[in-house]
Amino acid sequence: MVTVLKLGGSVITEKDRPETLDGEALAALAEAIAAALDDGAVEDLVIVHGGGSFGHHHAAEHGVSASEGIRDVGGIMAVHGAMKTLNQFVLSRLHAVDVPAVPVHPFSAAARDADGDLTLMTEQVATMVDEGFVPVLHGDGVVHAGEAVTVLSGDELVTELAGALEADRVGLCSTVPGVLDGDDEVIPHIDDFDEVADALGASDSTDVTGGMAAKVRELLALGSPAYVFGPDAVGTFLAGGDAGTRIG
Ligand SMILES: Nc1ncnc2c1ncn2[C@@H]1O[C@H](COP(=O)(O)OP(=O)(O)OP(=O)(O)O)[C@@H](O)[C@H]1O
Ligand SMILES: C=C(C)CCOP(=O)(O)O
Repeated sequence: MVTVLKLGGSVITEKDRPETLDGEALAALAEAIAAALDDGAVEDLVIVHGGGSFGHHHAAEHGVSASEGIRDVGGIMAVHGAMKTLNQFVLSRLHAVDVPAVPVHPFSAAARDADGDLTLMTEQVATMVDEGFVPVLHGDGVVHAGEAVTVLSGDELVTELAGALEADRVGLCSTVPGVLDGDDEVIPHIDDFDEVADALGASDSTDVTGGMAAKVRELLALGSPAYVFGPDAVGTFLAGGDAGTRIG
C-alpha cells in the first residue's frame, strides 16, 4: 500500500517572501505524518514537496520554467541550491518527530527528452520504501534535451512516482481546502477537466509551474484517484478518508 503525498510549497513556505519557511505549518504536517505512520494508517509513504518561495523566486528571476530552459550554471545552481535548502528543512522537521525520512534530489535522477517527456529513476525510491525509509523528493531543475535545464514540478514527480510505484493513494496538500468552484466552494469530485476548466486558475503567488489547472490535468491523467486538500485534512487523507476534492 504505497501512499504518495505532496506538501505544497505554498503551505510549507511563506510563498511571497523569498526563501522564508512556514515552520509552524511544516511542523504540524510532520506531526500528522508521524501519527499516521505510528498508528499504522499508512505503511509505505513517499513525500514530495514543492518550491514555494525557495524554488519559484529563483526560477522566475533566472527566466526558467517547465518549458523554457536556461544554460547558465549560476542560475541552475540558484534554483537547485534553494530547493536543497528547503529539502533539508523538511527532513529536519520530519526527523524531529522520528519519521525515517531520506532525501532524493531529482536533478541527479531525471531527464527530459526533446519533447519534454520525463524519465525519472525510481528504483532507488522503491528500495528506500522497501527498507522502511520515507523518501522525500522535491521540485527541482532537470536536464532537458535541447533546452539545457528546465523546471521539474513536484506535481509532475507525484504523477511519475504514483505510476512507477503503483501507488494506492495520492494526495496534494495545498493552501486551499480543495479545488474551488466559481463561488469558492470545494468541488467534491472532478472526473472531467472541461467541466471545471473555467474555475481553474493559476497560482495567486509567484509560481512558474502553473497553479491549480496544471495540477488537475496531471492528476486526471493518473488513472487512480487523487485528492487535493488543505493542511487541516492531511490526517484524514493519510487515514484513508475522503479529503477535499477527489480527482479521477
Ligand atoms: N479553482 C481553484 N481552486 C483552488 N485553488 C485555485 C483555483 N484556481 C487557482 N488556484 C490557485 O492555486 C493555488 C494552488 O497552487 P500552487 O501551485 O500555488 O500550490 P502548491 O502546490 O501548494 O505550491 P507549489 O507549486 O509551490 O508546490 C491556490 O493557492 C490558488 O491560488
Ligand atoms: C521552482 C521549482 C524549482 C520547483 C517547482 O515545484 P512545484 O512548486 O511543485 O511546482
